[in-house]
Amino acid sequence: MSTDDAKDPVEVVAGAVVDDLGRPGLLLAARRTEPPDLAGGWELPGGKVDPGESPVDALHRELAEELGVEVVVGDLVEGPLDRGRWPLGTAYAMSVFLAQITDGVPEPLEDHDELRWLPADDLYAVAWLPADLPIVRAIEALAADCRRFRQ
Ligand SMILES: Nc1nc2c([nH]c(=O)n2[C@H]2C[C@H](O)[C@@H](COP(=O)(O)OP(=O)(O)OP(=O)(O)O)O2)c(=O)[nH]1
Repeated sequence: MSTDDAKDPVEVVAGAVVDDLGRPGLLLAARRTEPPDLAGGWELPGGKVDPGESPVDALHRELAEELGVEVVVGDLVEGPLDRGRWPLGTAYAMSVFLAQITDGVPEPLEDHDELRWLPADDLYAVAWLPADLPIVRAIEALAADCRRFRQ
């Protein structure tokens, strides 16, 4: 076995950016421009966590760089890996947090060429990257729970 096989997955973080953390009705999706094999696929905005950076700090940095917004970070959308992360193939593991914009209007400044706010009843209107589909299902369940609790 080469040493590469035993490597820890690269740490990634993404935001499930919703209109209202207390009562999520809309989810922000972003269309990737790079690399060619992922371009055109829709994802949750975010990116790689820098060495020594916490996932939450990386999320604030990535959303500022990519979308030009400040956010308040909410609950972790729990995935099946350690620390509640989600697998992106075998090379990456991604933490996903709910988030709500507190400042700025999101624009596709970097890495994306289009953004869409998807209503809760139409979350699959875009071609999500394959690894994102189970995550979107978990976000859908979490958002439905939030709305139920608030009724
Ligand atoms: N950000 C993000 N990346 C995702 C998602 N789904 C998915 O498969 N990926 C993949 C694409 C990339 O291979 C990897 C994340 O890297 P990235 O390209 O977003 O990170 P970055 O902005 O720091 O990239 P870079 O400048 O270092 O290239 O995870 C997702 O929902 N959000």
